[in-house]
Amino acid sequence: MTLTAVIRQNWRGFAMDVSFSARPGVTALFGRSGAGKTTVVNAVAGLLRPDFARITLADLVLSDTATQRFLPPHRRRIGYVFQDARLFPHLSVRANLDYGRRFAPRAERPPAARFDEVVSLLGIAALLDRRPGALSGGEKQRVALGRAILSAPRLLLMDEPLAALDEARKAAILPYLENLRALGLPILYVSHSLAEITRLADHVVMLDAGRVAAEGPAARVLSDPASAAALGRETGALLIGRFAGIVEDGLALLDTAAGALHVARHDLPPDLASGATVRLRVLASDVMLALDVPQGISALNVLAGHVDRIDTAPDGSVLVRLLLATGNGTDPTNTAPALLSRITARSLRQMGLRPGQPVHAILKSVSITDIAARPWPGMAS
Ligand SMILES: Nc1ncnc2c1ncn2[C@@H]1O[C@H](COP(=O)(O)OP(=O)(O)OP(=O)(O)O)[C@@H](O)[C@H]1O
Repeated sequence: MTLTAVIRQNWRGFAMDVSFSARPGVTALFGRSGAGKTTVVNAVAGLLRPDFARITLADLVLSDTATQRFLPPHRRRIGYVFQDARLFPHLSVRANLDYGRRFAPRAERPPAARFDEVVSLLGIAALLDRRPGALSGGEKQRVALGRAILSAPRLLLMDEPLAALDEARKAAILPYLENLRALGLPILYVSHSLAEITRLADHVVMLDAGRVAAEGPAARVLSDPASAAALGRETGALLIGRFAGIVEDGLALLDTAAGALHVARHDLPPDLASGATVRLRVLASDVMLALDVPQGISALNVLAGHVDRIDTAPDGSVLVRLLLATGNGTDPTNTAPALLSRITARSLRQMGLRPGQPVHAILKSVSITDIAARPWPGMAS
């Protein structure tokens, strides 16, 4: 099941023209405030009839301005989870969940056993008889997730589902969101938190001023110089690898397709199993370049590669994209591992960098702190 969307909308001072698709798994819709995320969500949900739209979910036409077809929101088979849980305050948790189930078409209504399964998946069995007013923010969001799943949706639409939660509650609910991947549905996940995207996204659609700045597998999009317009100082790359264990002096060893990396142990979950998939965001401003293998430096990670392309970032600095020589490690995405390095125009001149040139990337262990671990091995992207 795949969502495809072509949406054009003109408002005074804002023109949207986007085209993207979302396959089963988590597709993150990412962009700065005002980039157009809510406009896309509303068009997919059927809350907005854009100037032009062709939106389909597998064989189901949701909106098609060319043929004047427009499925009303309640017939779109979309499960929603918003920033605020929007539960019915006068109904118990059980009745809220049942409401989702009754919403499903009769032929596809989940059996009672499915109810128990979802309740256990989300850890909400103890809450069933309570009213939403007696739940914490994180508990409400889990119930809202359950209600969405039990409506037998063909698509899950999550609009900043964690934005209203504090860090501790976010951390508690993220594993449940990861588990949703097992449903095999497309999940459109709207967020402007790069940490959430790093952790959850299989695919990323990066929006910038109403346009798709970049789209594709998370590792590729988050390492694309075109993302600099949306990411600014957070521009960097996503590397994927596996946790290989703790070495004698206490550093954690990660096995990535670009070679072994050492990072500080405290930046990883304490109970991480060997072989767990790990994703690292490496900021472009944390990557130094050298033409030769550097000697006598404190940085522990030196990765060999070559210059792929050189761009000027919106702030005038230079972004060098490197493709790294692949080592023994495996990257489940099969995306060539890449890094971005932000340097000055003077360094570019002095080093005489040009595409194809072999270089070494230098990463300090202590600067790699944006690490997300999935506790199971081998998950795609
Ligand atoms: N009904 C409307 N009429 C006119 N302009 C609108 C309307 N809805 C949204 N816009 C404009 O469209 C642009 C995109 O808005 P949208 O809410 O889609 O952005 P967003 O990426 O979701 O932002 P945020 O992260 O702040 O929620 C903004 O410039 C907004 O002012």
